[in-house]
Amino acid sequence: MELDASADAALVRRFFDRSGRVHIAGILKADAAKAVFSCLAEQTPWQLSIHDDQGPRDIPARSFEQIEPSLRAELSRRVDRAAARGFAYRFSNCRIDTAEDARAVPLILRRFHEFLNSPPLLQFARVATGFDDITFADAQATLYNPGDFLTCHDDDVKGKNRRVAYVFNFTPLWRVEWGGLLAFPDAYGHLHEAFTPAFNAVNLMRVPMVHTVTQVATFAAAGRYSITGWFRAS
Ligand SMILES: O=C(O)CCC(=O)C(=O)O
Ligand SMILES: [Fe+2]
Repeated sequence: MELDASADAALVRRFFDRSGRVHIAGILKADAAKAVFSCLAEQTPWQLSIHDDQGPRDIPARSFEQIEPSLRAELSRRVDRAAARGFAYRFSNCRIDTAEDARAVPLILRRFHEFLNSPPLLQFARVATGFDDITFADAQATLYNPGDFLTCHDDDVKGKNRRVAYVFNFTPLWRVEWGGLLAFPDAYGHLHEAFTPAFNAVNLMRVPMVHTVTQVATFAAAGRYSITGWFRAS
């Protein structure tokens, strides 16, 4: 696993400093990006992760569509009710560093987590963002299918020392009208900026910063694949 030779941390910093966020295209060597994508699309054991008015919950199903219909209807009502009022989400994930059984995590995803925690990559993150105290990265793989979303939040959790959120994008085929946009509302509630899912790109954003993943359209014809987490201080 390696950064593309064109990745220039000092250049990224000039953009990051303006708004606290940046989208970097072509971040990994092409072969590495392809290998991660095929692992996400073909070998990753997904579970469903939801947050409703009762809090977060993992459900042993690959996606919302695969849950038994009466339970699905009940969960759908709960998640929608929570989302109408405040924080909620629904997407599939595969935890990497906090997996209950590390052996169930595909080797390529474990390698990716090691790569994120390697000295050159952590140095890239520090220089690109100016957060000199970044010492490690956590990680999970995520898959947003039609209907999935994550409402507005700012990533700030007391005691976790999250400095910068990252989202490595592994979505080869997408259209902006399929939703799944990583969107940043301004103080007036208008969208100030949004990043469309892409292939072999990374989004970085300062913590705290309000953002949302807009709901994936029912007609989206592909999955939105990412590896995401935070660069953190110890
Ligand atoms: O998937 C994304 O683009 C962002 C995910 C996110 O905001 C989060 O997991 O906290
Ligand atoms: Fe977030």
